[in-house]
Amino acid sequence: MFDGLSITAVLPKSYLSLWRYLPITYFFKAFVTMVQKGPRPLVLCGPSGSGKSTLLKRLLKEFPDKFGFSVSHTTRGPRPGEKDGVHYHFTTKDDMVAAIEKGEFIETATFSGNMYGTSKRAVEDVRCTGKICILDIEIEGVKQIKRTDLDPLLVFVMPPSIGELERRLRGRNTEDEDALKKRLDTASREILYGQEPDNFHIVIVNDKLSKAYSELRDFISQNMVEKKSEPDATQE
Ligand SMILES: Nc1ncnc2c1ncn2[C@@H]1O[C@H](COP(=O)(O)OP(=O)(O)OP(=O)(O)O)[C@@H](O)[C@H]1O
Repeated sequence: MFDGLSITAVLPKSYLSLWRYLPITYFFKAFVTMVQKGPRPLVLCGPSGSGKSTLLKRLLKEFPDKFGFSVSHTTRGPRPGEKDGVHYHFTTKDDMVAAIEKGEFIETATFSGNMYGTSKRAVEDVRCTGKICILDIEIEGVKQIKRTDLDPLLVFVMPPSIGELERRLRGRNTEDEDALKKRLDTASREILYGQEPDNFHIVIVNDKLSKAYSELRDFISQNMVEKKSEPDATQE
């Protein structure tokens, strides 16, 4: 945004010796980075049907001013009721590949034959509002986001069992038999990754929804809420 060129371009010629303005451009860059950075993002990951969206909806409903949802891109078609730019940015494979090549994405993953991804812009949009950006992403995306400097809090949502996961996915009635089988196959591998030590900051088993939600809320309040400075006892 504020680079050396754009700033020197608006300065009088006599001031154009670059060395004088290096500290100014450095200060502006540091300031802009600080303003842009915002709070630490929150990543929700887990097998399809484990309850990420359900937990997320509750969180956004209870704290509408505190959290924002990063809107992902996908090449899959919209489900009934899904709106472009709200639930997902629906796009084509060609457009998405081109944007990835331009470095516009933080993470991408292919799942059940469709591409998904989080653009840098989507996270910045939420960060700019000062809200905690929530990311709902797949395991491959988690591996990629760990390599950025975003320093996210990583939450893995686990179903109580594969049998219960299947029951919930069938109950949701959004997948055909083929897609459902693919999701269940993938789920076993995801659960193994989710349970490995150090892959996530917390693993929440979504058995009873209210219990899982409380765990999530407690975890966030312990890790996200800024600590108030303690009074200095030595000055009394
Ligand atoms: N604790 C729970 N007990 C019973 N049903 C639940 C529970 N949590 C979620 N569900 C139900 O399970 C289904 C799957 O949940 P949800 O859509 O939130 O999963 P998801 O992880 O977001 O899936 P996807 O990744 O495919 O979007 C939904 O119909 C939801 O209402």
